[in-house]
Amino acid sequence: MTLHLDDLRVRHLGECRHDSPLSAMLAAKRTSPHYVAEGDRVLLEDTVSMLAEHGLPPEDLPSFEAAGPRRKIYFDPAQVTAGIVTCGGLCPGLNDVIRGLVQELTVQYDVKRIVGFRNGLRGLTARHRDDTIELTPDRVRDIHNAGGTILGSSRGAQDAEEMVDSLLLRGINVLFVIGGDGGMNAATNLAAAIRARGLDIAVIGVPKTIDNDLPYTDQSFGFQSAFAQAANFISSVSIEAAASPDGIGIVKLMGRHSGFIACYASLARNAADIVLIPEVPFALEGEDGLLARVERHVRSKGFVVIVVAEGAGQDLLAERGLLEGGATDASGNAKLGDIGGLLRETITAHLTAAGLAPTVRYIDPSYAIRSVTANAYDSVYCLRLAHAAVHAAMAGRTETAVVRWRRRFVHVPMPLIISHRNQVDPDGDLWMSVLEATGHLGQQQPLLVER
Ligand SMILES: Nc1ncnc2c1ncn2[C@@H]1O[C@H](COP(=O)(O)OP(=O)(O)O)[C@@H](O)[C@H]1O
Ligand SMILES: O=P(O)(O)OC[C@H]1O[C@](O)(COP(=O)(O)O)[C@@H](O)[C@@H]1O
Ligand SMILES: [Mg+2]
Repeated sequence: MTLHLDDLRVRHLGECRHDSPLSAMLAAKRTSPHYVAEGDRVLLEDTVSMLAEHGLPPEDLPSFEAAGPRRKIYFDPAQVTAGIVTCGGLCPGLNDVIRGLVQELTVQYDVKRIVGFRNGLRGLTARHRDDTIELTPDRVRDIHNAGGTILGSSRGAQDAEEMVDSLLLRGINVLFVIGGDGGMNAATNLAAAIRARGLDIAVIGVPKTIDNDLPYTDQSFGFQSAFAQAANFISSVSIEAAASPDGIGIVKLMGRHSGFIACYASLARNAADIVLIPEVPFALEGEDGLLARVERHVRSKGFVVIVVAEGAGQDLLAERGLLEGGATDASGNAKLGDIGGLLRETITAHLTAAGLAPTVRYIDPSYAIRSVTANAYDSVYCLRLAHAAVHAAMAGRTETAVVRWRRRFVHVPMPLIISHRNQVDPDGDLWMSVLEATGHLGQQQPLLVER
């Protein structure tokens, strides 16, 4: 999809007429290698060839509005009641973002009232809208020391008009939605319903995904903490497999449609022999198939370590009638078949038939990787995203997500965040690194199946 400058402009509620409490600090600031001034923009693309292809002057190249404080803001902070909601699957750092929002709103902007909606967007329905948490600096002081979200989260559909009614009834004029593709979809619909009613309510998204599969954002917050935890399970399984005759270590990791966790966790330990992700189909049978490859590893090295993303090989499950076609969860997300179970069974059967005596060590850490606290790096990232989100809201941006893009914090129109899914590119350098690390580079890629 080719994007133009106009596709990247974010919506404003109106002219910024109020002096920001940060205006004095901003007065002398200009763009530098470490700061992007409020009037400046950040390029979408970053290679000479991609930029040259546009044949446009720099100011017309596709670019994002820089995030950060503005000298003039839209809302009078004294009149603001903010709302915060966390939706979808858990992710390390949710509490850090909540804490950062509350601290920035109260300390820098002196906002007096912040309402936390409970259990995701369900908290914005008529039934639950009054059961909220008053968020104060005291209430959030220590919440980053725990994983999960103090607000709770949920999946499942809600009516946009009903949610707008809730915002009106609770006097919310700035809503922060921390969520994934589903949450950003819902927030986009909510913002559209607000616009259709001509209301003065800002909706700002902080994109969240453990799978790192939202586009127009560098690695998503919490991802680093999650894959670090996943890497520990790879180490455990490697130790077990290496200590067993004909040892087979298998770790199944989250990643419904994108194999980023599997790739990064594998690279972090560099102990995997085979990495299987949804983006790269593979065959079980045949000389170049997975089973033959596993057998070769076991015969030559004595054991094998396989990291598999949960969304990999779903076609193989479907072929065997092990997939409930079209099944979805309450939010409409695809329900997957158990690729880990299929690998365990077929590898055991194949090696046994080949005269080996496999010992299989299978770990499915599942929720254990996303319920951890954010590491120090992610905590900093979450705090800075929260600061950017508050500045965006106070400056009257709406239907806007705050993200880090090429190491700068920028504003992205929310619909772009849900325009497609970020996936591991089989022709890209991340997958190349995985092939290098697993010793597959330079060989014909044996796990790739022509389709
Ligand atoms: N296409 C959609 N349109 C509107 N709302 C959606 C859509 N997909 C999901 N939602 C809502 O957003 C919330 C979070 O979505 P979900 O997919 O569970 O998690 P995530 O935000 O992590 O992707 C749920 O309450 C869900 O009903
Ligand atoms: O069991 P749940 O809560 O539906 O969550 C499981 C799924 O959510 C995911 O973590 C994706 O969610 P996010 O990208 O929104 O964080 C998948 O990897 C995983 O299969
Ligand atoms: Mg999602």
